[in-house]
Amino acid sequence: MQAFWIQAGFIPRARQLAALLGLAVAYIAAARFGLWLAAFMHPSVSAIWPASGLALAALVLFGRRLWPGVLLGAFIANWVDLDWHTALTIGAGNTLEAVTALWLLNRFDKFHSRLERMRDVIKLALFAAPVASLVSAVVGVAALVMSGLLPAERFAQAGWSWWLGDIIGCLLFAPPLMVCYHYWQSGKYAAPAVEVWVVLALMLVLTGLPITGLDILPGRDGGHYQLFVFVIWAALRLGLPATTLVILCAAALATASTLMGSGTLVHHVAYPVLVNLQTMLVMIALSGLLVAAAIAERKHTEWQLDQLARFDTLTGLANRAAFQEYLDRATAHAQRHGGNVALLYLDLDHFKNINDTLGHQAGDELLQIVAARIKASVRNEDYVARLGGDEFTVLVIGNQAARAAAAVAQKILQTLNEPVSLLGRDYIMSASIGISALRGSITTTGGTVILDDAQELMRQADTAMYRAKQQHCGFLYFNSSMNIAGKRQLFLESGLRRALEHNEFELYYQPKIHVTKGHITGAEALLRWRHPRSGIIGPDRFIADIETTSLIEPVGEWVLREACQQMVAWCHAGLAGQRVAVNLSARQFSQPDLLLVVDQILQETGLKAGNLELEISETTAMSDAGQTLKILTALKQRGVHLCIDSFGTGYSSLGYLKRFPIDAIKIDHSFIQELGRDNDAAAIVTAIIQLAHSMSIAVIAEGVETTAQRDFLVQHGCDEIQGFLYSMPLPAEDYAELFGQHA
Ligand SMILES: Nc1nc2c(ncn2[C@@H]2O[C@@H]3COP(=O)(O)O[C@H]4[C@@H](O)[C@H](n5cnc6c(=O)[nH]c(N)nc65)O[C@@H]4COP(=O)(O)O[C@H]3[C@H]2O)c(=O)[nH]1
Repeated sequence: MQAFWIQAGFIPRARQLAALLGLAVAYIAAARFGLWLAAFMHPSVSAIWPASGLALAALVLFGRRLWPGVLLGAFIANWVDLDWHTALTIGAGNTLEAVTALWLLNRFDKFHSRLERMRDVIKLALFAAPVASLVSAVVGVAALVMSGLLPAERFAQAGWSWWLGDIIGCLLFAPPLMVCYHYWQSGKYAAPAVEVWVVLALMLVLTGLPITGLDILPGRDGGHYQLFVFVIWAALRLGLPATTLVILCAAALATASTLMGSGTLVHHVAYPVLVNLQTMLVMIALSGLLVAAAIAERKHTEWQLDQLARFDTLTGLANRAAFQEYLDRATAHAQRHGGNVALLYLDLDHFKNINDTLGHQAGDELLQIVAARIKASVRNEDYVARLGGDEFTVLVIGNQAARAAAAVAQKILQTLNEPVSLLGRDYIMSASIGISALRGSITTTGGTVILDDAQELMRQADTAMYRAKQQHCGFLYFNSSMNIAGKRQLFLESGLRRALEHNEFELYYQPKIHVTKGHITGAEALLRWRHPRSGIIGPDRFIADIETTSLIEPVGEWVLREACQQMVAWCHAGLAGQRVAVNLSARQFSQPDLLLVVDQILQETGLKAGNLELEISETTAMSDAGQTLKILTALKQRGVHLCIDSFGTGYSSLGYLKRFPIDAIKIDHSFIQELGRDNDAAAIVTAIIQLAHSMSIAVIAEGVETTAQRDFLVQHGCDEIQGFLYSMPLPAEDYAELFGQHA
């Protein structure tokens, strides 16, 4: 039934009608109160007009569409004393006043009715209220003069009084209505503090002194300057809602004592005293609101700075500094009072690829999604932070923290595995989490390490995360054996970084021989590290480590550039007619700017694309065959020779193999070395050669060490051979010499 009323639009309409009528009733009450309190010169001119503030607040808070309520209320309130057409004209002026004030408030930028900014108070007090009140004053006094109810010569005085009365209404009554409405809406409503009551009581006592005969303060002339002290006190200390109420009370006291001092209503007060009082009321409101807004603005700026200093702007989570502080406190507490603290250190897998491929905006969006998912999968009392980049931490505190951490890690990993939609496509994310736990000193038993500080907890979680990433196992708890491996890794990484900076890398070249013609077709460039103390180190000992760091990109680029430069140098030296083959690691191959790097190096070195061969392993090629097809096609378009390395060790899709624009496949040395020992190996090698040839792909055999192996390969039609039988990988000069001999 209710659905019908809603569908038919009756309920919203009924609500709006009720709001209009409510506003009209409130307007009548406020208007009659104003006329009773401060009618001046004529029963329809009031020196204090609360109704203008009420109408303005209603329109600001609930929208312009409530203007008929103002018109209705203003008309009825005036109709009591006036004929209907004068009442309607005055009502129209009152309505125009409210609508104009609203329009002016939002004229240059949006008006914030919380009045927490100086510019909103200035807009209200010095712009919208005075201009809009002028409209009402001119229309209203003109209506009275034209209906013969007010002598024309009193137009100016009545108009002035009306104008100030309406401004007072806007400044005294609209602010408490608007500010208290927001305060109430925020749900943070609290009973007034004792200090508010103290201010109000002191104000009452001091303003009341003249009544008790102790006329030590000026007041009868409308100048109750002592009230400013209380208003400014409230503005400085009590917040906006209380300040607006203190302003209202101060105004009430000033008005009451002025009127009561005169012993009668306002039309018995002398005009200068009345104007004095009106000016005083405006000044009380203005000063209180401005100071309170200035304080609110400063607090807001401080809050923003605090937010910036403590929170990560992208995700809204605590930042590194805030986390560090919290961790320090949590570990100190656990050490002193016992209890467990578990730290989860999370790093997204391959985040850089997303960032590089889809752009930083998509990367930021992903980080926001990840932050929200982590937050949703932990309890409220767990502390989540973003340390920077794609690194997040979660701190779990409590007696079961160490054990609970595994469940938390599992939950986070599960939620991260849900597809993420970025730029219209779904992606699956994964992460690695390292966990370190601190058992407080009181509960510590049996070999539990008591950590010196939070720093150590962080370091351990980081190490565990690193290991989890290497082992692709989701999450791992820290254990002391990781320290050794971690140190080794750290040592290796810094060594590799230094190697790159100090030119400690070298390339060796191993020739590939054409099986039937016997000449060298080219060389495979193989990386060596000339360590200052350990001598030459082969890639098997460091290439996998490089792959797990960002070093693979600069090192890979160095190899490519060096090999191309060398080949150009050989060509210039007359050692032409050959290709140089460079290995691309999986990470290099998935680099979005690979094509750019290849183009750049070919251009820089001047090597023809046809003299360059790129080798990617079968496993890399098949890990994302669709993507591989695109990259290989682009490389082929440039004329680069392409070879699938270590063939037979992965799982090739024949469909894709046929579509890949490759020139050669290289049979893995493990099969070659089994030739003559294992019939299966022979069968596999024969099958690979036949398969490749059926697709017009050349076959290279690597790791050929014996003549028997060579003979088998020759017999089965293998195209090229590489191995110790012909030559070990050689330094560039030795290779050049060898090439010269075979030319
Ligand atoms: N037992 C035996 N081994 C032979 C024989 N002939 C050649 N080899 C070795 O077999 C490896 C051939 O390179 P790979 O399969 O691409 O395997 C390479 C390649 O995957 C990687 N690698 C080397 N240089 C680079 C590089 O610059 N970038 C990348 N991403 N990987 C590289 O390291 C792997 C190992 O390289 P190396 O130690 O230089 O080892 C080389 C070479 O010395 C032989 O007759 N018997």
